[in-house]
Amino acid sequence: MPDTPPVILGDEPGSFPHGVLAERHPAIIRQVRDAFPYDPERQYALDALLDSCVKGVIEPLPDTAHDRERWTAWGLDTHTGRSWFDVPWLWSESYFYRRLLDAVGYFTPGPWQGIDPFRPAKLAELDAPETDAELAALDDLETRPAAERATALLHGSLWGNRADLGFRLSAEGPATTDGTPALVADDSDALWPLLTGTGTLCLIADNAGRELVPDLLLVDHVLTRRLAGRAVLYVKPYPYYVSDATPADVIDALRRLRAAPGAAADCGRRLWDALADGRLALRAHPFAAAPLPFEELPADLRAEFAAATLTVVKGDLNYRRLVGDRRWPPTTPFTGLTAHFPGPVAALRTLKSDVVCGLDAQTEAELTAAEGQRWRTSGTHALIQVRT
Ligand SMILES: O=P(O)(O)OC[C@@]1(O)O[C@H](CO)[C@@H](O)[C@@H]1O
Repeated sequence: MPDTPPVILGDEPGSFPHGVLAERHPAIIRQVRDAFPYDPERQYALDALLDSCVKGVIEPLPDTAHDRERWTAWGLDTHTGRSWFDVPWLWSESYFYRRLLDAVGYFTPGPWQGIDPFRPAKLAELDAPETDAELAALDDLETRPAAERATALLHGSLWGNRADLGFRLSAEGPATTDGTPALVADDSDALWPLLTGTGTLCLIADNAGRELVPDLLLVDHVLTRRLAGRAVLYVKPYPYYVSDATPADVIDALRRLRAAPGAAADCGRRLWDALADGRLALRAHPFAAAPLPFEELPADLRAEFAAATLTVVKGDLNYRRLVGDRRWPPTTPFTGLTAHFPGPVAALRTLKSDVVCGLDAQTEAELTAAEGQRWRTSGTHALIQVRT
C-alpha cells in the first residue's frame, strides 16, 4: 500500500472541505433560523455560532452538556481553541452539528428540547410528488422477475443517496451527460451471494426521506424473500448533517409508506410488523454521530457487525468514515482500506466528497479527462463496493 495520505482538513481555500465550512455551514444556520420562530435566546446563540464558524475558534461544550465526557474522549480538549479550518474536517463538521443543536436548545430542558431543526425540510421531501411517483413504480416492480426487482431495489437505495438536503444547499446544478460511467465501481455480483437466507443484515443508514424510503424497501425485500432472517437499521441518535435519519424519521417514512396506495402500503405494513416482532431492529448508537472513522468502532458495534452476514454502509459521510477521510489515490484497493471492518461490508454511495478508492486506472483516467476533479464531488456518479 502507498504511504498513508494525511487526514483531510478544511484549511485550503477553494477546496471542497473549505467550502463546506465557509459557505455550507453558514447557509445551514440561516436555513434553521428561518425554519422556526426561535426566541431571542436561541437566535442569539445561532448568531454566535455563525460568527464562530466564520471567524472564531472551536469552543468547549457547556459544563452541563450530557455528552461532554464523550466529546472529550472524541478529542474535544485537543481541538478546543483551534480554528474550525485547522482540525480534521470530519471532526469540525460533526462538532458543528453538535453545536447547532446546542444553539437551538435541542438538548436543554425547555420548549425547544427534542425539536429537530431540520424536520420541516425532511417532511417536505417526504411529501413531495416525486416520492409518490417513486412509490407508484413499486406496483410495476412486483410483476418483474426476481433478479430484475432485486437490482432495481439495490439501485433505488444507491441513487436515493443523491437525496441529501445538505448537499443540495451547495450543489452546482443537474448532472451533465459527458459519456462517463454513472457507476464508477460495481461489485453487486459479490453482494447478493452474501445474503444466504439466515443471519442478520445490518444497514448503516444515511439520509431520511427519499433515501430512507428506498433503504426500507430494500430491507423489506431482503426479509420478505428470506435473504436474511433479521435486519438492523442503524440511524443517528439526533439530527445530524441536515437530513441524516433518526428514529423519528424512520417512523415518518413508515407512516408515509403505509398511507400510500398499492404495493408501497403492503411494504409499509410488513416493515411495521417486522419492527413489532423484532425481525427488524432500530439502533441509534452515539458512535453513529461520532467524528471518528469506523476503524475506531466501539466494542459493542464491532461485535454486532462481526456477527452480521453483511453490513451495508450507505452514503458519502459513512464512506469517508469507512475507508478513512484521506485523499487516497483512487486506485487504492477498497479491500485493503476496509480490512479493519469486522465483517463483510458493502458501500452504496454517490460521490459527494474527494475521498474515493477501489477504482480501476482506466475509469479514473476517463472521469478526469471528461470532468477534471468534479466527478468526485458532483453527486452524479455512484459506486457499489464490496469486501467479502
Ligand atoms: O453522507 P451523505 O448524506 O451522502 O453526504 C454528506 C455530504 O453532503 O456532506 C459532506 C459535506 O458536508 C460530504 O461528505 C457529502 O457531500
